[in-house]
Amino acid sequence: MLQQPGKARSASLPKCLTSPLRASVSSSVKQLTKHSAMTSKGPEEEHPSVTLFRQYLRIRTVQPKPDYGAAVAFLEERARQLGLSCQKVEVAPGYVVTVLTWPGTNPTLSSILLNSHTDVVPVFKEYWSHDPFEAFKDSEGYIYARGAQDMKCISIQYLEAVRRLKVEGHQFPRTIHMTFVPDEEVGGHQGMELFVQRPEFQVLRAGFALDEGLANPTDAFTVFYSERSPWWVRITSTGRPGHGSRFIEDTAAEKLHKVVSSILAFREKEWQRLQSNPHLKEGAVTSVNLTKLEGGVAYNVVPATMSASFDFRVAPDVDLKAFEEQLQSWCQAAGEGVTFEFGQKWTQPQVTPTDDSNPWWAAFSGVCKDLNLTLEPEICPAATDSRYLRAVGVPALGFSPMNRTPVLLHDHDERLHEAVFLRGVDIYTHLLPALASVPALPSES
Ligand SMILES: CSCC[C@H](NC=O)C(=O)O
Ligand SMILES: [Zn+2]
Ligand SMILES: [Zn+2]
Repeated sequence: MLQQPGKARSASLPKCLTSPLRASVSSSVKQLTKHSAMTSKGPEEEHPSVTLFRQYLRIRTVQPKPDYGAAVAFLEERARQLGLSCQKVEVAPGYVVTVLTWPGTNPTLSSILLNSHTDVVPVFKEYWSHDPFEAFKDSEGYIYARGAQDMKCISIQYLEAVRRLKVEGHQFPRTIHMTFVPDEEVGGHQGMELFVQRPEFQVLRAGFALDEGLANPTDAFTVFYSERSPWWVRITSTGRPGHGSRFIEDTAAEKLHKVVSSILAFREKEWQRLQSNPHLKEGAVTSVNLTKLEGGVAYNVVPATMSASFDFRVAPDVDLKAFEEQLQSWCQAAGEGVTFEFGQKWTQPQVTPTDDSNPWWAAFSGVCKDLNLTLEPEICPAATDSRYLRAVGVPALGFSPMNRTPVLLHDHDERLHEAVFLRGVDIYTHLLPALASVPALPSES
């Protein structure tokens, strides 16, 4: 289970601050301490980046009816304030990708793409300690809001890191594009999936991308170099109907039960494989959950059709053709009239190399090393827009700079401490110069 609100607070923030960042963040932490001791906590005492973050959190871009218009307007205003160009690409009616661009000094080089999605998942309001769209900040500095971790924090961190670097007068060889995309939380089919196929995307000439990762409750930072493929599978079983009082043979339920058993046995096998090997992380094995059961009309009517839906997350090293054959044979073994269909089927898993043969990784991990940040490279258990970027040949890393933070995305009381948020701005302020200064690759010279 995820950490409870009270427990998370025990991760006292100042301790998490390390190395060169300590100096720059310590002022905000000192401010924090000061704030806690004071009765007045007016917005004038808050770090302006935190204020901006809270403003963005208040925009209700919540599925299934996100207010994308308000988010785009907010981003346009940021572009204006930062002196950046702002392009709006409507990839589907009402679905706008907003691109803010900071041009580099060498236009022959490929660009850095900083991606974030603008939508957030729904809430169960009654389980929250504070209104999830108020961006309430408690006396300790925790900001409660849907999107606090996933991933409005990162959108603002990108913007604020760029602002700082611009104010300091920096310029880098590579262009930095910030893309703000809709629809990720429901699969990105009206967002990044379409955007990567557009001419406006080709023109960006993305050489490398950063996208979302996950918080890490320890001192370390998680970084994703690949992800599992979502396969949503609905198994439909058909059989003989009749009166509920009879011993009917070859029923839909009986055959569906067999397939469900086969799949849950496979689940158990993967779970054991994960449990028994400490070197394996969750993303390295295939997971599956039974998420829906449908069918039946009355207690005493044996139905002719029943179905079961599964959310498979297939590890990137799995032979997908063989896996589909396995699904087929589970259905066949259950008897006649058992079929399956896909609600989602990703078939192009890609891996971004995490060794120094990859200059992007070398730059990224080099900065983290300099900052004394411990990285835990993993395969993302869930699906993000990185899969669309990697599939069109853009190496991507999934990184949310939140350590000592419980994983609360999609959960009640999603929150982030303001000092962790501010430290994230610092981290990007170090990462961007390095990434945007990666020398010309062999393919670029
Ligand atoms: C597979 S499309 C849905 C994408 C979604 N992404 C974030 O939670 C996920 O369920 O992983
Ligand atoms: Zn997300
Ligand atoms: Zn999400």
